[in-house]
Amino acid sequence: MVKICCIGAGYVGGPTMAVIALKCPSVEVAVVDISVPCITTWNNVEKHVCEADIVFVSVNTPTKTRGLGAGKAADLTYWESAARMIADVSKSDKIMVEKSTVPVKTAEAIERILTHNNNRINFQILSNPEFLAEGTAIEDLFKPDRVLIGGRETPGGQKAIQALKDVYAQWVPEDCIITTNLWSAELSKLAANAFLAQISSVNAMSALCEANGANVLEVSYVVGKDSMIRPKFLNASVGFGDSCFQKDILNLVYICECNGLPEVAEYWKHVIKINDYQKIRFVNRVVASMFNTVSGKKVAILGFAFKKDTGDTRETPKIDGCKGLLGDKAKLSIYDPQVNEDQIQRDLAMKKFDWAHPLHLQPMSPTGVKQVSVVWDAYTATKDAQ
Ligand SMILES: NC(=O)C1=CN([C@@H]2O[C@H](COP(=O)(O)OP(=O)(O)OC[C@H]3O[C@@H](n4cnc5c(N)ncnc54)[C@H](O)[C@@H]3O)[C@@H](O)[C@H]2O)C=CC1
Ligand SMILES: O=C(O)[C@H]1O[C@H](OP(=O)(O)OP(=O)(O)OC[C@H]2O[C@@H](n3ccc(=O)[nH]c3=O)[C@H](O)[C@@H]2O)[C@H](O)[C@@H](O)[C@@H]1O
Repeated sequence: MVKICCIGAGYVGGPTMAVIALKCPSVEVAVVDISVPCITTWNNVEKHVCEADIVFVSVNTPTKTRGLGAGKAADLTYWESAARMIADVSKSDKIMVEKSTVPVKTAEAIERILTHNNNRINFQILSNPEFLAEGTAIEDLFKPDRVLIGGRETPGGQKAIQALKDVYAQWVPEDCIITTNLWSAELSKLAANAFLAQISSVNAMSALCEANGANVLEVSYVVGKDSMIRPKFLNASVGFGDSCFQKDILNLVYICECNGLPEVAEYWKHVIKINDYQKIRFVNRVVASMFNTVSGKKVAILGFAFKKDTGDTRETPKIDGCKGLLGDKAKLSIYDPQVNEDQIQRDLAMKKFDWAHPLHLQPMSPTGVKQVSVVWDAYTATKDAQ
């Protein structure tokens, strides 16, 4: 009986392990987490890591807020503590699976931690980045566009790839399972999100459309008709949110800079620059449309999470939007069926990037923002809104 343990019971670890458990009755699955609220709903940590043949690590990898690379590099603190725990408790050979999105070459550092702390055990590291989208996580796991598995080009590495492939092959068609070398897999995930975040090109086009009486919906429809460009990701917005696009691109910029590629870093930096510009442009248009001031005016905000069907507010463009309107002394009335008042007040009061850390590790939010009310239906939110 193959035993799988996943470290990190968040948006990725939870659904992924639930689907593996459902689709692989012959596999024993356990999920562990350092968050007590999470752990009470799952299992206890070290026992399951020790007994597992395959250990997935899907801990969060937010942007560093201090030290070398702060504001760009990935914070691998959570990863390091997971790797050290695995090394400490392991008594049998293990396959360790990078499910989190990590900088390319992270596996090298993890290998050093594992072998330095426990050289009696044979560890094989695989990169198996997740491509699920929030709000459609289960469908994406049931029918993924692709499952990507990268490993060392050694007999041990190839054996480990096959062992993981055997798990996914129990419900994913063989031709959807891609195997590569370790570094290609780690970098492919960053590349995939960077390409998706180029929604900034549509948002940049929306500014030009508005300046010339063109309709960005029509323009992107025409562009999406080209069989080489899929229309699914061409919808202009107030800017992309989600906890990963910005952090993964900033990480890509940092990696390019560390590899002496300033021109490449500059290219990717502009995807973020346009995203920030789009968010500010949206606020300016709202204020301009209300005689250049929203001071004392009630503005209803319908939806606070970064997209529908999720309560995830990490990097939601609504944070910058609300802060911009509050800066112009608006009175905000916010409604989102999936986000509670404490989360909204915490997001509006916290420093950038701090909100990307797991809730139980975030600094307690200071007192709530006075001009913000959080209501439980759209009618109340919009009542008397200017
Ligand atoms: N959220 C998403 O839609 C996607 C996220 N990813 C990537 O997956 C990774 C995880 O993301 P999320 O699931 O959204 O993060 P999350 O913050 O929802 O979940 C991470 C969990 O790991 C736990 N954790 C942290 N350190 C731990 C440790 N040492 N031992 C045990 N548990 C620990 C935290 O308490 C938290 O519950 C990130 O690298 C992210 O970039 C990839 C694809 C999609
Ligand atoms: O690594 C991750 O975190 C995940 O990030 C995204 O998934 P997610 O952020 O959950 O949702 P998306 O539907 O991709 O939306 C991301 C952001 O782009 C915006 N978006 C999306 C599509 C579009 O046409 N226009 C647009 O502005 C959304 O509003 C949202 O703010 C990717 O789609 C996943 O493949 C990836 O695994």
